Amino acid sequence: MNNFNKNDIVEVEVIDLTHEGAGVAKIDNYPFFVENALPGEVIKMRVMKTGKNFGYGKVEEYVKESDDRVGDVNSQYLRTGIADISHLTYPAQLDFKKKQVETVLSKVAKKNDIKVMDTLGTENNTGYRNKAQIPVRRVNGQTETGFFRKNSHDLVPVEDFLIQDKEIDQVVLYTRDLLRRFDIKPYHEINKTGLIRNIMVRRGHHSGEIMVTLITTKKKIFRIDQIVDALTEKFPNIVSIMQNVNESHGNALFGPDWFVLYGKEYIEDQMLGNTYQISGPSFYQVNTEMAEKLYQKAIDFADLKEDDVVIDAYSGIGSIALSVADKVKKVYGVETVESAVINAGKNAELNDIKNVDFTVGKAETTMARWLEEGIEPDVIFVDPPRKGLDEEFIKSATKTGARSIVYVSCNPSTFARDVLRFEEEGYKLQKVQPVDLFPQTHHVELVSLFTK
Ligand SMILES: C[S@@+](CC[C@H](N)C(=O)[O-])C[C@H]1O[C@@H](n2cnc3c(N)ncnc32)[C@H](O)[C@@H]1O
Repeated sequence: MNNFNKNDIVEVEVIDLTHEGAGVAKIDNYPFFVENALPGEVIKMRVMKTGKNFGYGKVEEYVKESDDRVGDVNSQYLRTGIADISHLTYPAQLDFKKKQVETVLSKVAKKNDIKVMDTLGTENNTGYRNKAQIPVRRVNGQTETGFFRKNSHDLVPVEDFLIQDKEIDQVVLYTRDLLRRFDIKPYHEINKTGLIRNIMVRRGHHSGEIMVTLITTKKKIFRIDQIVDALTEKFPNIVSIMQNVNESHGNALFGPDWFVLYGKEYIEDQMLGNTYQISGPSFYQVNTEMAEKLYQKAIDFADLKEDDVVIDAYSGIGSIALSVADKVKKVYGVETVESAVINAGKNAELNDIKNVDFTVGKAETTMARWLEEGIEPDVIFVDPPRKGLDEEFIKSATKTGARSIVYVSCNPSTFARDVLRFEEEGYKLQKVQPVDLFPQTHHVELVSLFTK
């Protein structure tokens, strides 16, 4: 029941964190969500907004602070979601992620008997991102790069992104300065005017190679040659400058057309000893050090044998398939994004790997086709996007009778839903290992093992 008025000040204890890292305080069972408030803290809270079932509050004063609080947190990181749990100490972040997985497995999959291992963490919990996708907008008459305030498209100018590779921050800022100098107009979402929408920068963690992509509303960029010269002179490790034209006015980052403005259409990087070509639209895990640990765990869970036939579903540029190829007889990969499949084929060649076969297609239809063709996998790796696995995929994959299914997930909720579906088809979840690919943020990654 809501008996509160806007701007009321109440003293409350914070009892929990939402999966997105907001504090939860309850008064007479009515919950308030409060930014920058941690469990165990007592706060004087200003009531900001109330609805039928819940409200929002703001901390006015900390009466008692949590031992898990980091002092001097930059509120921009919380407000924009760039680093929405950076006010938690790192060990507490790892516990928070383990608890997320346990909670969702218990609530959604009704599984209380699964041992969720401690989250695998890293000492490099800032400056780890190898990719930035930065919106460009006009703020107070000036071209700015930054991040949108949560649940809005209001750009907050940001210069230090905390979790991005420092050289990526420098490239973004220098590109912003060039856009200012050459008066390239930023996109205006309401008026639908302006040219430059976003800057994407990727930097190979091991190779240092950089790709800059300018995402624009039209093809023609005034004085682009001068921009390219200035960028490549300042950052000699830029090996690729791309342009993506996105004429739509929706939220999709990319349009269909990519153009090379300078150098190659890909960067190269290394993971677990293999070299990869990665082009603009292809998926590449943003935290290379932890992705290598994740793939290594996936390999350990699979307990591969020399004669195994393996499927890597949702294979991207082939990172899992190529990491296991030398341990098994044959690997089949499937992926929807054509450029990623082209990268995967090239990556097999680059690393002299011959026992892999990559297909462009949907995992669900391709898995059904492989089943009909009589391909009999011993182990299936799945690494789907946030929406998890398609039901048809689970039906076909389980019908193959594979010995093990290793599921890599970036969304515990859809993972928990899929646990139930696998169990219906006779596969039991054996173990779950959260791996911290996204330190300082609420995002959780995990790897798990199912056996028949
Ligand atoms: C989380 S990424 C994993 C990629 C790769 N395993 C890696 O670690 O780099 C998920 C991939 O699934 C692809 N994808 C999305 N929907 C798909 C579908 N229905 N069938 C096959 N691939 C899909 C995406 O393009 C993306 O490359």
